[in-house]
Amino acid sequence: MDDTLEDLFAVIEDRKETLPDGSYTASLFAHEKGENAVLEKLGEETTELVLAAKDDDHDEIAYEAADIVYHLLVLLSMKDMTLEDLSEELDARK
Ligand SMILES: N=c1c2ncn([C@@H]3O[C@H](COP(=O)(O)OP(=O)(O)OP(=O)(O)O)[C@@H](O)[C@H]3O)c2ncn1[C@@H]1O[C@H](COP(=O)(O)O)[C@@H](O)[C@H]1O
Repeated sequence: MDDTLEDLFAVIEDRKETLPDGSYTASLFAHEKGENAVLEKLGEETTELVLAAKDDDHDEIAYEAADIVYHLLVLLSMKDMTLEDLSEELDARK
């Protein structure tokens, strides 16, 4: 799981740097309202996750949770934060 998150975060950082055509991630960094789009997605997907959990729909829970994690990592990158910032906070709670 750690590798999956690290690999995904590395792709997100690369998209931020290179802004390739056709990349959804790059479009979030390139557009003036990209941050709003990410925040809106996080809100929508959280609601969808809650509904999936109420339905006990495990496939949908995994799908919505993955959407949230991806957009959360994009948000961290937008704020020039890293996965280490998240790890440090989680570790501090142990
Ligand atoms: N994990 C993701 C990822 N999750 C979601 N999305 C995009 O986020 C957008 C919104 O996702 P949603 O699930 O909300 O889309 P939706 O169809 O409206 O779904 P619902 O609202 O109904 O849940 C869609 O365009 C998705 O393609 C993602 N886009 C990219 N990634 C990762 O980022 C990598 C780089 O992608 P590009 O930047 O597009 O090259 C990919 O290889 C993936 O690993």
